[in-house]
Amino acid sequence: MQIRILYAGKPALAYAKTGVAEYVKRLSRFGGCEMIQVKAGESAEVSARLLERSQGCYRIALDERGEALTTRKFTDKLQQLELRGDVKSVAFLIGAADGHTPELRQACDGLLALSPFTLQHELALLVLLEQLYRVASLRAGMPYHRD
Ligand SMILES: C[S@@+](CC[C@H](N)C(=O)[O-])C[C@H]1O[C@@H](n2cnc3c(N)ncnc32)[C@H](O)[C@@H]1O
Repeated sequence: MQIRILYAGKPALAYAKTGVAEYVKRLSRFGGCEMIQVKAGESAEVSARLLERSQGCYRIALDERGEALTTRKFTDKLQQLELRGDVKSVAFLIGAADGHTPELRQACDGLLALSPFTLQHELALLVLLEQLYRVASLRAGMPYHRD
């Protein structure tokens, strides 16, 4: 199952650029993930671009209003999607400064919260990538995740 991550605008903050590059590299050992950058802008424009570039995918919007999962539950969720057979690609949609539109939230198959805090979007991207690496290493039986 392919993982696609969609986000608005190129990461500009130094720590985010370094962190994103690090986890994209780490994930490449596990089949990688497709990183798709859409043009930044107003909430409605960004939401439309995110929806357009995620057509045909099982869509999960990253949103503070979403479901909060433990890493193990997130691992189970991705595994269940993989087992379904009809899901070829899962797309994670990260909004810009003004967040997603209600229409985007409605169009998605799920909403995932990374924290009850509102995170800056580049930080949200980095946290998502770290969690995806954590899931991949857990599934590979590596000792990265401990609980
Ligand atoms: C600065 S936030 C937007 C905040 C906006 N006021 C809202 O109501 O969603 C930018 C993006 O980062 C992601 N994000 C921020 N905090 C998050 C969280 N706690 N959980 C999941 N995603 C988050 C979301 O994709 C959000 O659209």
